[in-house]
Amino acid sequence: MRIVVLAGGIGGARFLRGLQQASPDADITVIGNTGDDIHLFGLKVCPDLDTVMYTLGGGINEEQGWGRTDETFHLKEELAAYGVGPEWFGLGDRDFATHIVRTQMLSAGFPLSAVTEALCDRWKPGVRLIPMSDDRVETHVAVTLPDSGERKVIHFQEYWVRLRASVAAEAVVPVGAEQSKPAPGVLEAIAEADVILFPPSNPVVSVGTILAVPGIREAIAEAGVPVVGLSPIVGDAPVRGMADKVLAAVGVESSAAAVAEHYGSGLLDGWLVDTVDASTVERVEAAGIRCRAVPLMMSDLDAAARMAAEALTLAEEVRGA
Ligand SMILES: O=c1nc2n(C[C@H](O)[C@H](O)[C@H](O)CO)c3cc(O)ccc3cc-2c(=O)[nH]1
Repeated sequence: MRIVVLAGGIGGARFLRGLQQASPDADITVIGNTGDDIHLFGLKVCPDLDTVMYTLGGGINEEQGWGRTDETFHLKEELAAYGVGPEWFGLGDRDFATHIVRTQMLSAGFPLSAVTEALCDRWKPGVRLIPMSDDRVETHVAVTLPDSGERKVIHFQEYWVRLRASVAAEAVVPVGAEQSKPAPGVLEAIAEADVILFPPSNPVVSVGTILAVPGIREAIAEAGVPVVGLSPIVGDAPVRGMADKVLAAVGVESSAAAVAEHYGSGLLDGWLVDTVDASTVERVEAAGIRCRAVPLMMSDLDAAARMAAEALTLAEEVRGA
């Protein structure tokens, strides 16, 4: 079975690990969000691609969910001693090596998709990981700073990591998305898929950014195969992260049903909500999306595998309908 997954960072990566356990023989292509990418210290950092690559390749810091295991921060400390920041973004020594190799290859003229493939040669994630686009797309967030009252547009990582989403996101803009093209292999993977899955990743800044690349949303809608998603919202709060902050920016309430409606029946065929949200199944089905309530807390690998298995079961139900 050929499965295409649109993935953000931690939630997407942990779901993928469950999917590999639930369906060990599946041929999985991951279309990774690159809207979180940031240029720091002259290097290109791709947090979501790296989170998927390290998680599936056994190199992730399990507690944090991002960055490398056994990490040290000597380089960051030395840079700080020169007054070179930002200090708020935790790049470790081992992680730096990935960004150096990536930046070197990009400077030599390789596209990000080829660079990602080369990095995956080391990590062997067991999936084909493709960035959504080889073109530069960077998510920015419009905020009003509480101290100065100044309205500013800042990089997503500054909003997420430095400000911890503590101020309202007034707008979320995937800068460059309109002019971007899907990376080689993205549209082909979608066209050849048997099932397309949206993991419990952020619907605005992860899956939403991938869908903002012209051609990807249309290809999924026209693929003619079941498209099934899992709610990242359980009981009106994000399972992890601060998805509610960015949902508000696009006028979507923080609930499992509202996120399904946001994707819409033109895109989604099936939607899984947590058992605590069982009362919303009817509302989702009224929107033309087949819905089931199952446990959606990815507390460990087995729980993630059960979620993935439920998503595949719902996909088969949709196919047979
Ligand atoms: O909360 C944090 N998240 C960090 N993240 C995670 C990242 O900011 C976000 O969780 C994702 O971009 C959202 O998917 C990193 C990811 C990387 O690949 C590399 C470095 C970082 C650094 C931080 C950090 O300092 N603090």
